Amino acid sequence: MVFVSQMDSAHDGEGLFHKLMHGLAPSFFHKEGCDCRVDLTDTRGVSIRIENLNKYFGEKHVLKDVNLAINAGETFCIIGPSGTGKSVLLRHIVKLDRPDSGEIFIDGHPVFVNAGKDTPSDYRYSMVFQSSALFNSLTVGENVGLWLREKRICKEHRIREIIREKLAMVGLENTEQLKTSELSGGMKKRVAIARSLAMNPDLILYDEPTAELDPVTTDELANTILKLKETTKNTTIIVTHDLNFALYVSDRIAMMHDGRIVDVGTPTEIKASQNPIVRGFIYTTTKGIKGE
Ligand SMILES: Nc1ncnc2c1ncn2[C@@H]1O[C@H](COP(=O)(O)OP(=O)(O)OP(=O)(O)O)[C@@H](O)[C@H]1O
Repeated sequence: MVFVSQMDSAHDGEGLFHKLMHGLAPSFFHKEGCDCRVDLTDTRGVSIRIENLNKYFGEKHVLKDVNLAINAGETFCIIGPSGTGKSVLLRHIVKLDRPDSGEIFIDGHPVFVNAGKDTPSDYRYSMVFQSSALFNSLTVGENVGLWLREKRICKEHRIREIIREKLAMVGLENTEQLKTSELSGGMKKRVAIARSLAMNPDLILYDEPTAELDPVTTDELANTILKLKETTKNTTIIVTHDLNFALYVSDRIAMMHDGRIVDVGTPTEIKASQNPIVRGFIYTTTKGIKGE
C-alpha cells in the first residue's frame, strides 16, 4: 500500500508529511531500465466497503456502526454538519486512525483486523488535506515533483514531464516556475491536487476542499474535479459540508449525522430525499440548493 500524502496543516508539519511519504512498499518497485521505478500507468479505481465501524475517543462515540460501500471509480461525497465524524471516517479509510470495532475492505481485502493475512494488493492513495499546505519556499513545479524526486521514482526528464502533465490537468499550464507563496488560495488548492496526482493514485481523498475558497473559486475547483473524472480512473472520496459542491461533482453522496450514515444516494435522490435530517441540512445549513 502506498500513501502519497499532501502535507497536513501547519500544526501537523513536516513530521507527518515525511511519515506518510515514506510508505512505499518494496514490492512496488519493478522493472530495471525504465524511466520510472514504479509503473505509473496502471491506475485503477479501488472499491471500498466499510462494515460496522465504531470509533470512540474516550467516552465519546464518534463513529456509530458505520456501513458504506463505495464503488471503484466513483466520485463519492460524504456530507454533513460539523463534528459528525466525516473527517474521522476519512482518516480510517487511509489508516490514520484505527477503529474500536468493524472493518474496512479495499477491493475486498480487510485493512485492519485481518490485515497481514489477506492484505490489499498494492495500490496508491493520496489525500488532499483541508489546507493546501504547500512548501512556500519551493516553486509550483518543485512542490508537484517533490515526492517523485525525494523517492527517486523516475528519471529527472520524466519527472519534469509528469509535473507539466499534472499541472495541465488542473488548468495550470506553464506555472512551474511560479513562487508558491504568491499564488491565490484557489491556485494553491489546484497545485495541491496536481501534487497528489503526481503518483497517479488509485484512490484520492479530499478533506473539505472548498474550505476558505470564495464561491467563484469553489466553482472552478468543482469543474477541475469534474474534468479529472474524465481523465483518471481513480476512486475519489470528498468530505465536505458544501452541499451544492457535493451535488455538482458526485456520482453518489452519503449524509452523515451524529456518527451515523443516515442516507446515501445520487445527487437527484439526495435532493428528493424525505429523510428529515437531509431535508434539514438542505434548507437550513446551506439555505437551499443553488439554482432552485
Ligand atoms: N483525535 C481526536 N481525539 C478526540 N476527539 C476527536 C479526535 N478527532 C476527532 N475528534 C472528535 O470527533 C468528532 C468528529 O470529528 P470530525 O473532525 O470527524 O468531524 P467533521 O464531521 O469532519 O467536522 P468538520 O466538518 O467540522 O470538520 C468531533 O467531536 C471531534 O472533536
